[in-house]
Amino acid sequence: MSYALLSVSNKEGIIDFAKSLVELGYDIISTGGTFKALQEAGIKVTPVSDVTQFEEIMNGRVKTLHPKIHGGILADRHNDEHVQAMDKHHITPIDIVAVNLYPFEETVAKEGVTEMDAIENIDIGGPTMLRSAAKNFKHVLTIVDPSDYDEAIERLKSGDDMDAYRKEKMIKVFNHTYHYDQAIVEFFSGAKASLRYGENPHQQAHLVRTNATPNTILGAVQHHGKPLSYNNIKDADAALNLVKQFDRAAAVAVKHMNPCGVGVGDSIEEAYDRAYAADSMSIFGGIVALNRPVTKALAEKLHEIFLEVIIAPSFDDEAIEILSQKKNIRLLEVKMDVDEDATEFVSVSGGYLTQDVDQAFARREDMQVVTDKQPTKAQWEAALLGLKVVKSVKSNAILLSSPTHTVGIGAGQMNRVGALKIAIERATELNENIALASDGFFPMRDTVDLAAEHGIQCIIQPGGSIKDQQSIDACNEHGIAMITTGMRHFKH
Ligand SMILES: NC(=O)c1ncn([C@@H]2O[C@H](COP(=O)(O)O)[C@@H](O)[C@H]2O)c1NC=O
Repeated sequence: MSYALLSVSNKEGIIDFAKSLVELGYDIISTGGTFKALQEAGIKVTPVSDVTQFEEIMNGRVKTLHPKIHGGILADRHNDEHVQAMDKHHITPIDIVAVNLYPFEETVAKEGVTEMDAIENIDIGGPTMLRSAAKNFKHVLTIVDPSDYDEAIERLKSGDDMDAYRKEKMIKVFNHTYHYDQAIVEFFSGAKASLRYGENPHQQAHLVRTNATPNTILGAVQHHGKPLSYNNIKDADAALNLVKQFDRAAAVAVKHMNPCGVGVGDSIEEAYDRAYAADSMSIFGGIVALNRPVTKALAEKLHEIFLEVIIAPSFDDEAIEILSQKKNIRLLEVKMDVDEDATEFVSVSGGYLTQDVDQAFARREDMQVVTDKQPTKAQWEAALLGLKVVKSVKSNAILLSSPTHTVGIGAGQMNRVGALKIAIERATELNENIALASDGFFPMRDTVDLAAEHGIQCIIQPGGSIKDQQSIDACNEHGIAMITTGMRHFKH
């Protein structure tokens, strides 16, 4: 006789599945609720308690956790010792296990869920059976997903390559129990939280903390304001990663993941003034990150405009008092040390991509002046500032900067000349001290020609195009100094 054990929380499709199994000659064993559903549908079914000779106890906390069940699932049918143990203890082999688990994730996603609700929805017997059966995939077929019932019946009927099929389902099971356990960890450790919504109000969203150290947005101390929104978290992260790159006092304003104004200075107030002046329109409703403590004087300036989030290594008490006059503004205290080994993840349909965070910066000795004209000291400073910022701008990116602040930013264009056109249009000043920084090389000389038309006299770019010489020739014709870095900084 062949046995199939069915114990499912989600009863969808279980009756048809059981009927088909019976037609294929299986005897069905089931737990309380599943047993009842099958019996009511007129299916011949044996209660687990008949097999274990032990009633279900403690509101179902213990029902299948019994050697008669686990011996039947785990026995290696080719192992004499296992076969003898089955004989000795009157254990019947179980060849199919169809189990799905208490809905832990759905339960904890409900508003007002109590800890007790969550605890009661941690399935113990189910994952234990799934893991036993999956371990013994050489003999046992395990089905954890009701959408696999029809396919399973077809495969059992045809008998086609059952070894491969059982293995495929075993992998699915361990993946499932892994995620099930992860959801439990996330809930009880507070690592997972619901957000009000995602990028737009009709999108549901959660955040999951995996390594929320005090130098991250998710590990920040929030001194004031509403909870961070999905978009706030992403923008704040972009702003923090950029401001951390500076040793000098620096202020970074970010809108929609792109910097809109960046300034450095001898004091944080001076740096902020420059970042603000770089684009006093776009900063409105933005995120500001600072790499020095927020003083009273700085707080007074920040208080003048509407900002969503302010990030800084600390806030003076008086600064908090001033900024807290606005109910919603979020004040985040974050440590400024850089995590050298940081990794980033991007989800794509079918999986996700990971990569090292782009924290590299070309060494000065690897940079080359490739033109007749040498940059002036001020142009060098402007170029190096631009280079630092341009890698935080969505590609294709062109950035115009002075030695102390950004001047015009062209972000996320499908061609490089288009990015320069925007940077020029937005430029607050254009003079001999402004440098143009590009995140990628110039495929043609057109960007250089356009820069020359607007009086730009210094360019920094990775180099490496087969047509580099054309751009260099263009620079020489226009009297522009060009530095190549050998390092590209795309940001998609
Ligand atoms: N405790 C046990 O021995 C046990 N055995 C199976 N379960 C779960 O009980 C559920 C099915 O219960 P029922 O058939 O009574 O509706 C399944 O989700 C199954 O994973 C158990 N419950 C939880 O741990």
